[in-house]
This record gives sequence, C-alpha cells and structure tokens, in this order.
Amino acid sequence: MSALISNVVPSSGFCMYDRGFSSTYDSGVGVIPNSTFNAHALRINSSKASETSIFHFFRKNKINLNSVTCAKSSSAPDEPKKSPKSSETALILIRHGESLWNQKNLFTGCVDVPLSRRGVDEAIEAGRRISNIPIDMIYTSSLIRAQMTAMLAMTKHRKKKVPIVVHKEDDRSIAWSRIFSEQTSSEVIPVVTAWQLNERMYGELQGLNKKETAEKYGKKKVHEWRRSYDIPPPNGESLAMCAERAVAYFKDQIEPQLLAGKNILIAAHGNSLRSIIMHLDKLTSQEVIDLELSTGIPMLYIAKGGKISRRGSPTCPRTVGVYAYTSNLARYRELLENMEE
Ligand SMILES: O=C(O)[C@@H](CO)OP(=O)(O)O
Repeated sequence: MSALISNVVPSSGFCMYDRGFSSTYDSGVGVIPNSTFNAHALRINSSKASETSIFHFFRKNKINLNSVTCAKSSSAPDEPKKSPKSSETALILIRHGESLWNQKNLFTGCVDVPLSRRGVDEAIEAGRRISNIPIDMIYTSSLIRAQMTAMLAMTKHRKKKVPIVVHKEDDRSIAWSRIFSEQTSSEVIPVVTAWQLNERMYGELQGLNKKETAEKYGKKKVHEWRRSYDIPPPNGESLAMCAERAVAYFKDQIEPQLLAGKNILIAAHGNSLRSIIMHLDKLTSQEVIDLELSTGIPMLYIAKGGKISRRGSPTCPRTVGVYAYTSNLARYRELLENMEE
C-alpha cells in the first residue's frame, strides 16, 4: 500500500476552528487542519490513536519506512539524506513555563523572572511531548524563564544531545567558549539567545497586579493593552511594536535555517510568540486578539516546499490524542526507538 501517511487525524472529538485550530492551545491539543492535508490522511478512531497503532499500521500495511526520507538533521549523520522534494523540517514553538510572577498574576514584560516550580514541571512535560521530534538548533530570548524552559525540555529529548548556549558577545567570549573535540561538537545543539524574542516590554504595568490594574483602569482597557495589535500599555510596546523585532528576527535569522533543513525549537514568550504565529498563520489584527498561548504547551509546525504549516500540539509519546506527526517524523521516531533497543 503506497498511501503516504502525511498525518494521522483522529476522526473524532475535535472541533474544527475555521483556521483548522481552536483559538487557544490551552488544552495542549491542537487540532490538525484537515483542510490543508491531502486525501491520504490516515483516519483512525481517536480511541486507538496510540503511538503503537501507527507503527502497527506501517507494518500491517507493509509501508516501507525506508521509502520515507527523514528531515535532515545536521547532527545525525546516520539520518538518510533528505531528497529536496519530500524534505521537511520541524519548527516547535513553546511559551515558557509558568514564571514566579505569572504565579503572582503580575505583569512581567522584560523583567527577568525565573520559572516557578510548576513552570519547571511544565517545561519538563513539554520536553516529553517533543522528545521524538528532531531538533538541530534552539532559539530563546535573553530572559531566564525562556532559557530555563528550553534547557529543561531538552533533558527529556531522546536524541540525548547537549544544548549549549552560544556566546558571541565579543572575541573573548567566542574564544573562551570553544569546544576542542569534533565528537563532542557533533553531540551539541547550539542555543542562540536573542533579545528580539523577549516578551513585549509592558512599560508602566511591569510589576503591577493584573487584577488590580483591571479594577483601576477597567477590564476593557486592560484587555486592549494585553491583547490588541496596535494599542500599547503606558510607555510600553504594542504587539505591533513587539512584532517589528520578533517577526523581523524570525524572518531574518530563523526562517532561513528552517528552510535550509534545520529542525528548530523556539522557547519564548506569550506575546513575542503571538506575533510570530500571527505571521505564520496570516492572522488578522482582529483574529490575533483571540489568540492566547498557555505556558509550556509545545506547538508544532512543518516547513516543506517553502511553506510553514501548523501541525498541532504534539502529545506525549504513548498517549492517545492528536498526532501532529508527519510520516518523516514517524520515521525519525522509529530511528530513535531502534537506537534505544
Ligand atoms: O505579563 C506578561 O509579561 C505577559 C505574559 O505573562 O502577560 P500577558 O499574558 O498579560 O501578556
């Protein structure tokens, strides 16, 4: 059977939003947009959508996994070379886990607050959910809550590569952070930190309690400051201003890597990611008002043939749910399974 399993869409249980997704990722289970997938989509009843059933399906239907190329992962020489037409790469976006000021319901913006204990757990859970997806490079903001999220998530990755923060501030930092072993270097995932991916600067709201602020200025005004596209908080950044730096950085620095074959993880913030998702999903300034990102929920996109499309929120291996996996990702996961046997 030559059916290409380009996605596995449980046939039941997910409401389809007109853009193929629910407007929030709070349940952590994005809905794979049916409309954007070809007719070969394998529909299986979600009660059976367990990981093993996918591989059972491959085997039962004698689908030769070798015919499936895997995303080129520069760090995995044993990966089959990707063929241009069917090559694809993964882009994972994760908003940082809960921070100590999220816990206190304070506006945070660019104040450099660490994760709470719950945020640590969220980051590790996110790591479980992306543990089978190839990652060649990581981008985070310059804020510790995003960096902690990336590093904690990577402790669960099955490829067991070591994420290393790249220091290029000056000649000395480049010279003093050099690695003098080819083998060790091949087992490293570079982590690039960029202030452009920072949370929006919340101006005079930073450190204020969100509930008290809404009581003082009115819910409508505070919602405008928090979620509108072009209304900034007092002396702060609007989402549009945040997008000017975050989306520009994504386009200039990250997208070229993705389209050149690198699998990328971005660990950033609610609003810097909202601006990037607005760009990727071509959301209008009206639609982006409804876009909320939960802390620590990974979102998967696939870059293929020059296009970057949403795939959903990868569920934890061995759990039932929406499979955001493409056949290439299923092939990569098979390779990881074999490596561990
Ligand atoms: O305070 C902040 O920095 C942001 C994200 O936590 O808050 P909001 O969700 O209101 O944009």
